[in-house]
Amino acid sequence: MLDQALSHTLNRASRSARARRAVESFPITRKVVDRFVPGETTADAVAATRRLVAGGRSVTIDVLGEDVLDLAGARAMRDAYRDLLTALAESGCAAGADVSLKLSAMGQALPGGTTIATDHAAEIADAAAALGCTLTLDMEDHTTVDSTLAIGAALRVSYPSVGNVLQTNLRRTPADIADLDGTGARIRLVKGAYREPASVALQRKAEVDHAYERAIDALMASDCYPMIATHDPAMLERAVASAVGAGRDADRWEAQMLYGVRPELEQRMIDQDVRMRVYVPFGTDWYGYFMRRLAERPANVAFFLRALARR
Ligand SMILES: Cc1cc2nc3c(=O)[nH]c(=O)nc-3n(C[C@H](O)[C@H](O)[C@H](O)COP(=O)(O)OP(=O)(O)OC[C@H]3O[C@@H](n4cnc5c(N)ncnc54)[C@H](O)[C@@H]3O)c2cc1C
Repeated sequence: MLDQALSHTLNRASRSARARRAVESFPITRKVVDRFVPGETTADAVAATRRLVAGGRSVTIDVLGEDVLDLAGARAMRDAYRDLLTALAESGCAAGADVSLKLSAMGQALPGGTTIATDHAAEIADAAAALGCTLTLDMEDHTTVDSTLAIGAALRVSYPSVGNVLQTNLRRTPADIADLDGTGARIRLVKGAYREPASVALQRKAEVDHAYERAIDALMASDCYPMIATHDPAMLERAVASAVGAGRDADRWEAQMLYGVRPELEQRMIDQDVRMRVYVPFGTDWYGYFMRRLAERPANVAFFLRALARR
């Protein structure tokens, strides 16, 4: 109950400019952020990629930043992704890498935003495909789902490896999986990081978990490429069993985890021959991402406060 209230407060704070200024101004914050964000520069992201690849993981890299307010901001984000892809290629790390992007950072919410975001994402998909990389469109709050799925489908006409994300807290997700079956799309399955109203989303954790299990089975039985993105060992066990049940070889699905959350569980999955991809966020605009990670697990707040108290 207390955890739920704290999580709600942190989710609200993730959208508050005042809370942002306060959190960013704690000198210690940076040290705690380092657990979840390996750095602010492209070079930091490439260095983290090298370390992860050497440890048997692949990566999906996210340039932090969401909700750009003007066209110049959206173009700057597109350019940051192109620079990232160039840096990955120059360091010999491009093959097999994925980039994750939020369409809100590409201009989706601006007037005429669907076209602007689609064009920017297409330019990135084009640069990625030329280097042997793939692109996944992160999913944001429920008001953006129709547009994000439609943009994913439009991009797949020219770039079939563009992936979408589905959130099992949303009531619509079983129908979305049924719609995507037959497209062969790469689909990342998550529980959902955004606080959503009961009209569109399951509210109880047990319901979201149950929906996640059913969605794993549905994706494994489909012709999509399932990317099971969770730190929940029970869900990962279900995925392993479901893949076997569906006759899927180990190279026809993967597990994904966020950088720094459960490296020991990543290793356990690798030891079981599961393909493991780590989501690596980097950049100066880490506030919203960091606060959502705290909200997911209020124990992380204790970790943050302990670090503050040790100063
Ligand atoms: C690769 C990846 C990409 C994602 N992309 C999206 C996206 O596009 N859109 C979206 O809405 N959500 C996204 N998410 C976030 C997701 O929706 C969940 O909010 C998040 O993964 C927590 O849920 P869980 O499945 O890990 O399970 P939970 O039931 O929340 O957690 C299971 C266990 O994992 C550990 N754990 C979970 N979170 C944390 C944490 N922050 N810190 C420390 N330990 C933790 C705890 O031990 C917890 O008991 C993504 C997650 C991953 C792994």
